[in-house]
Amino acid sequence: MPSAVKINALCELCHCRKAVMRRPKNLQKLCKECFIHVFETEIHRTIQREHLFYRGESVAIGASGGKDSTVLAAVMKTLNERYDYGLHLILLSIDEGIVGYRDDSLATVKRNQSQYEMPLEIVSYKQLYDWTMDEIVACSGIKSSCTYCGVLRRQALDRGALKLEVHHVITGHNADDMAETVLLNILRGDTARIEQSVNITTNSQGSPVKRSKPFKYAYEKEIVLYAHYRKLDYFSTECTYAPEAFRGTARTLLKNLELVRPSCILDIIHSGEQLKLKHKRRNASSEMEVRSNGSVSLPNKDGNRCERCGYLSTNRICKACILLEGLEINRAKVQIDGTSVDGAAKLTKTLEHLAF
Ligand SMILES: Nc1ncnc2c1ncn2[C@@H]1O[C@H](COP(=O)(O)OP(=O)(O)OP(=O)(O)O)[C@@H](O)[C@H]1O
Repeated sequence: MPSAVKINALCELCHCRKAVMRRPKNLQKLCKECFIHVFETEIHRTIQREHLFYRGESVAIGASGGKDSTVLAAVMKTLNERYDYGLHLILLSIDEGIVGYRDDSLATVKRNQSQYEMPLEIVSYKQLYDWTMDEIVACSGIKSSCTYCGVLRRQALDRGALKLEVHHVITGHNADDMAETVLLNILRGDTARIEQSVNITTNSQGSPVKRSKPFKYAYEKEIVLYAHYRKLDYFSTECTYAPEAFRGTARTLLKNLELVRPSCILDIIHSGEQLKLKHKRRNASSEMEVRSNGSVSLPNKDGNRCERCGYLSTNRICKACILLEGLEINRAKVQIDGTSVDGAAKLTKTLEHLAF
């Protein structure tokens, strides 16, 4: 919650109202009204500078019911009206099938639907893949749950958007998420991913749906403060399946750095933006797929649809289908000999190191 400021200090922007907080980004003393206004204005400037939208565009907001995407929906509605962007905004939620977590957060999204007067589309893993995350974890263990969920959610957001005939999805990824990913990639030596991890707009290979992050420069603490001051209705419980362990370590490191030097979040993003690596020539081995039975499949030259599910993919079998294939094998083995096998977990590890 807001860090304490002297009770008699005046807001450094309006110079008339009492300051109630120190702004986490630059420690400016601000009143509530100026903070809300400056936060919204910075998002508007990012949107303008990066030419994120065009007039008349339909944009799906990836809505999880959590603080980031709830604030995103609130800010987008405000800016769309204030600056007359002319956007058609829709809430798009993915139901991963996590009982006691996603069902509760989807109830929040449904309330947001009427609070923000936006249409809502919900797409579930069960519908798309015939698996829920609870079933995946029961079959392959909790360790790889974030990898499965990340791959399946990316595709689910694309598929949900196409169902709505929308080609642009925005998500609530914020500056902390971006800096954390840069740190994580540096710590893992995964330099090839640094450049992409700081792009404000990205496209999955072969996908006609682009994804943007209007909160690229917004601090997580400020998002929480904004939600607090505007009394937004959001769901604040952590996912039942713990976040990937090493990402958690990078997060703690970032939070400790932020305590000493608040600007380090933006500085890390800036460093990521400046790190332009020489592009390696892609060779066949970097584009191959490893199937669950160990065989490899080379890139699809003749079309861009997955042979298995028919969804757009630059590889013959899309990454989601490769993961699901591993799960099916695991499920069969569990059913036959009743023992849990770590085949799916091994496959996940292999996939993590492949470029798709
Ligand atoms: N189930 C979902 N349905 C739709 N969009 C989602 C879903 N999960 C995540 N997203 C999108 O991806 C962004 C980042 O998700 P992440 O899981 O990192 O959650 P987070 O940082 O806790 O965000 P939030 O506070 O919005 O839940 C979210 O802000 C949201 O836009």
